Amino acid sequence: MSDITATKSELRRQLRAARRALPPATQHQARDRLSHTVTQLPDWHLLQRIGLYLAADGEIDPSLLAEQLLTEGKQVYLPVIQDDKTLQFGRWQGSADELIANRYGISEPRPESTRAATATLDCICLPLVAWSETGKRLGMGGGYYDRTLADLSGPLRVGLGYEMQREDALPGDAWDVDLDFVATEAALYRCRT
Ligand SMILES: Nc1nc2c(c(=O)[nH]1)N(C=O)[C@@H](CNc1ccc(C(=O)N[C@@H](CCC(=O)O)C(=O)O)cc1)CN2
Ligand SMILES: Nc1ncnc2c1ncn2[C@@H]1O[C@H](COP(=O)(O)OP(=O)(O)OP(=O)(O)O)[C@@H](O)[C@H]1O
Repeated sequence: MSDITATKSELRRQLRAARRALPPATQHQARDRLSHTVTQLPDWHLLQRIGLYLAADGEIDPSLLAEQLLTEGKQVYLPVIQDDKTLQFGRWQGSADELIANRYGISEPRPESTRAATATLDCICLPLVAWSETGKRLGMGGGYYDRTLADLSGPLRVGLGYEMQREDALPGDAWDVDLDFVATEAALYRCRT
């Protein structure tokens, strides 16, 4: 195992435990505030096709945001894991019937759901374990988002996370994709590289 891989694993272990330990009231308040900070993205009202995720493992919860987008008539897509460890994005219209649990126990759109070519999404909101103001992201370790977004310049990449997940510096590998913005419960950050 490389030093970077070992450092990433240790950081993942600590921060995953820390976010799972947040009191439910804190998590709910963050969920409510997140829908304000994300909508401060430039030209937010012009974004029509948006990739979100369903919160797992203590992740900051974009469900209120999803509700808002669906009410406004926008298209919401969720990640569907593939055998080659990439993601497809499946349309979600807000009902549990459209979903089925994947091998990690995370609900995702059923196989028959409409898929969007990833490059045609206007914005992808990425779950994360840790983030930095320079736009570095540490994920759950599957490399799904990194593989899917490598060589793809279209969709705006917006990490969603708690303030407590911010790190001054993150161990980086060459394949890690950088974030354009990070939205937390407190603010929207434009990442400079
Ligand atoms: N909410 C959410 N959905 C998502 C992601 C995510 O990070 N968050 N993903 C982002 O990529 C993909 C799923 N990636 C995941 C990668 C690792 C684990 C995980 O818990 N791994 C276990 C090992 C379990 C096993 O291998 O069976 C672990 O680390 O303990 C979960 C999801 C697609 N959907
Ligand atoms: N573009 C890529 N091509 C091939 N392999 C990749 C690519 N990106 C990542 N990987 C592989 O995926 C594995 C996990 O990468 P990493 O630890 O950076 O995941 P992560 O960003 O935390 O996960 P995720 O994106 O799923 O949230 C690494 O072993 C790496 O070799």
